[in-house]
Amino acid sequence: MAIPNIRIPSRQLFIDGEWREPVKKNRLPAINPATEEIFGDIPAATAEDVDIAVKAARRALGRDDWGSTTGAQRAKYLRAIAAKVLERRPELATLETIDNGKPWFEAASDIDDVVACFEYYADLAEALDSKKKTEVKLHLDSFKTHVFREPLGVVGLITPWNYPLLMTTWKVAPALAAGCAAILKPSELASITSLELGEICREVGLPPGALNILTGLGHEAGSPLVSHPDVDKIAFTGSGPTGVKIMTAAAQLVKPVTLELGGKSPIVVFDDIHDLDIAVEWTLFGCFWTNGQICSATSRLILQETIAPQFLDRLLEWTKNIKISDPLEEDCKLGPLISRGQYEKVLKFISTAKNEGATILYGGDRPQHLNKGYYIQPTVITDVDTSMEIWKEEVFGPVLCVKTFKTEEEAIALANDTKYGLGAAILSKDLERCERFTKAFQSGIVWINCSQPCFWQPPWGGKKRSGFGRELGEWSLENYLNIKQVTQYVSTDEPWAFYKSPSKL
Ligand SMILES: NC(=O)C1=CN([C@@H]2O[C@H](COP(=O)(O)OP(=O)(O)OC[C@H]3O[C@@H](n4cnc5c(N)ncnc54)[C@H](O)[C@@H]3O)[C@@H](O)[C@H]2O)C=CC1
Ligand SMILES: C[N+](C)(C)CCCC(=O)O
Ligand code: NA
Repeated sequence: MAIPNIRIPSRQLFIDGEWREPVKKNRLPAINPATEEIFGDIPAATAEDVDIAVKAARRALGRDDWGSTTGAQRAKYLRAIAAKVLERRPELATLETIDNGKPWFEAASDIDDVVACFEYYADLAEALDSKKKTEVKLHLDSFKTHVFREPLGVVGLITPWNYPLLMTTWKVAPALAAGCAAILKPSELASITSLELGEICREVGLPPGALNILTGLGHEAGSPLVSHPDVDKIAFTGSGPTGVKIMTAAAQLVKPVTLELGGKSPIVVFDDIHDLDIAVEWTLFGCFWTNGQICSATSRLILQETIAPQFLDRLLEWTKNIKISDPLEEDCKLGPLISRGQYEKVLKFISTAKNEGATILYGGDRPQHLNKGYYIQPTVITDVDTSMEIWKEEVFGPVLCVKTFKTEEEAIALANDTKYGLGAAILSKDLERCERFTKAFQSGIVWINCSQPCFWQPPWGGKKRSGFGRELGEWSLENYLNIKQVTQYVSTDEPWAFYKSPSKL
């Protein structure tokens, strides 16, 4: 497919169904990480705008055109959004690539997932109508109890830059399906496509205030959203330190949060893999996809000693073959990192690993043929010790560290030797062994004979310091629903007879 030339839209904040200039009128540059050039700008919201958006969201919940909708009515909006996103697929993919730096074909496949996700939550919104009120059987006849599943209220959705429109959709689609009114705060490093979602919502006639989009800085726009007393819940995906700040602030108001934070996921490779090349490719994809900027990246390769030399030889051959280029080039497989800050951070991780005694087996630098843009070669690090930073900390870049093992016990111990617990992968022909690992892995996601594929129907989320709560599937809908117990006394002719009745006159 030809990559289209497109116009860069200039937007305001999306509040109450309209484009609205930020109260303080500030804007932030949008930077293309492949060229380091400013290609546009985004509005920068502050606490004043958050307050206006929260009020608009609250009004939407109080109005019939949003607050009294059935799931089936909301499904129509979600399907209309999906159709518009699909219509604009090539353009949205291009905007995503220019803003984020991921290869165009990855961006286009993200957009396909966005479409599927909106359609999937349209189905779940419809299904919700029959589950809205369910009876709970009691042991007494004098009472009847029902459980209502109703929208939780006004929700704040704070998202990262690695899958800009997709991470937005993971939160917006279920929130709207559930009937909440939402305020989205995308990452300041890649907000362009999330703002286009505002235009799409306007075009499909989503009732004003049902979705509000506030771009801006974390501390200026995200933080006031978290601590706003009229926001009922925060769903967050991003870094651990920001997750801690959000949970701390939300705790002051006893506000529920779901947190999808970082990871340092393992991929355990045994010598009985089905095929060397297939295993090598999954290992690379597990760590280098999306330029290595995935929270679930399997960035610790735990390799059985018996095949280590031949596996690593082949892995290097495959790695050398990865095309690093401008992400708009058609067969690009690795683009730049998101920002100068991230580029410097990843290079620092590599130099610290070197200083701590690890070996940079491949990569570790800017590719010679690209002198502009935040590019870093796919990097493979060996001679890694479990005390090293590179083994322990999330890099969020194309950096794979390798450790070998002899026994299964050793492999399990190494796999779980992390404060994180998002994903874990095992490659082996022996399915009983895969089952033992599935049980032993301290993670929310397990991949057997693959790494990273993600579908919208199963749950997604982690344990340990990777956070808690689950997104995607029907689990995500639960995040945005209030479970209300309603108990009715039906023996209305009979006194309750707890107190002594005063004598009748
Ligand atoms: N696990 C993941 O999915 C991600 C992990 N990261 C990691 O985090 C590091 C830092 O990247 P950032 O973009 O700064 O991530 P971040 O976690 O700070 O940003 C994520 C979102 O939170 C917002 N935010 C920041 N501070 C906030 C606050 N105090 N209150 C409310 N919202 C706030 C940001 O504006 C953005 O929308 C990266 O180097 C990477 O290692 C980054 C993005 C995604
Ligand atoms: C599943 N995937 C790779 C599309 C996104 C994972 C979420 C994240 O990295 O923040
Ligand atoms: Na950008």
